[in-house]
Amino acid sequence: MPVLEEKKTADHFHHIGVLGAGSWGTALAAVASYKGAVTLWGRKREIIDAINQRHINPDYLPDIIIPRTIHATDELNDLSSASALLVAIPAQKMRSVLRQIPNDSRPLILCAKGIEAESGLLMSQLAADIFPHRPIAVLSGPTFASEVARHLPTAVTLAAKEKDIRAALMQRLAIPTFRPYASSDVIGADVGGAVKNVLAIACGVVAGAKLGNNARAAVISRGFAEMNRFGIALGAKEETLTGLSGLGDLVLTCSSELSRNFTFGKKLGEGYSYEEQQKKRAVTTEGVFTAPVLQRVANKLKVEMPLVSAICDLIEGESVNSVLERLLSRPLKGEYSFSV
Ligand SMILES: NC(=O)c1ccc[n+]([C@@H]2O[C@H](COP(=O)([O-])OP(=O)(O)OC[C@H]3O[C@@H](n4cnc5c(N)ncnc54)[C@H](O)[C@@H]3O)[C@@H](O)[C@H]2O)c1
Ligand SMILES: O=P(O)(O)OC[C@H](O)CO
Repeated sequence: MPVLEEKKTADHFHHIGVLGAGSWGTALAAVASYKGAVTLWGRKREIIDAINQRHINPDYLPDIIIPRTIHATDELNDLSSASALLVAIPAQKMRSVLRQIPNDSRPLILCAKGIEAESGLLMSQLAADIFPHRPIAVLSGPTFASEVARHLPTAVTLAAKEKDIRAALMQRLAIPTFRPYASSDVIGADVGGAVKNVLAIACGVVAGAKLGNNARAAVISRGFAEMNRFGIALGAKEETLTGLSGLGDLVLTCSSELSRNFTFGKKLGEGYSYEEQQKKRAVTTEGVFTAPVLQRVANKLKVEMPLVSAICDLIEGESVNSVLERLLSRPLKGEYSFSV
């Protein structure tokens, strides 16, 4: 007898688990609590208590009132009755957290933006490495957590290979101010989020070193060409890279001081070294960790990413003037595949 696959519906995902009680995990929990139950897991007891008792997250979103229906916990076992898991853990910590959750068939919706430094894997590749048979989705797009948590409107890409899971998750997570668009291109959605963080550092450098508005637009445009080349080499679709998770998020992060990556770059451009900033910064700045591994993977794929390399050089301590001179004195070339 053929086994009938159960068709997933939004109701099936009534109870959502969220891993990571930082700014993005908390904002996503607020979104997911609109239509159903949410359990939010974090590792810091004082934050868990503050969310459950005072309905605030004092360290990460201090000005936001968190919906009372959200239950926070520091016990991973408390996520056992959730039917899908949103994962909002920094990329470099993703593997250690995924290794602690059971290997079952509940979909993972990956919400981190980065590449694992050691393996060179995108988040969806890393998750598939640990759970080869599990449905993996990527949620990515222009989403400052502080705006999402205040229910200011935005739209995101929700990418998953399995059509019924994708459709059900979209219905479950869509609220009047948070509009997911479906895609099957998991790699494309992953690439956009990871690469835009590095390019946002570049735009921050432009602002900090006062290189002008023209320079910023040129970095966004040429940076997008790099994102495109890298994505295509990994099998991403061009339409995903020009969508919310690619160009959409690139434009957002390259033009706002709300971005931690942009702000880090701005300080670099003002002359504060990586080391000086590390002493003071407690916030997650994914592009700093993604830049060198992105450069490594791109070199392996023979994909040219001069702006990404420039950011690596700046992080290693080279001056803005010297990096800029090298970038601008490269041989003249055609735009995209056009040959001079
Ligand atoms: N904040 C945003 O606006 C936003 C929006 C979209 C995507 N993202 C992405 O979401 C991911 C998480 O970023 P964030 O903004 O929430 O960072 P954050 O700095 O606000 O919070 C990070 C959270 O991860 C937890 N954490 C760190 N190491 C951990 C470990 N080993 N085990 C368990 N928990 C650990 C911290 O305790 C904290 O709760 C990043 O990849 C980021 O690019 C962030
Ligand atoms: O603060 P950033 O630079 O990590 O950006 C946050 C989000 O990724 C914006 O979409």
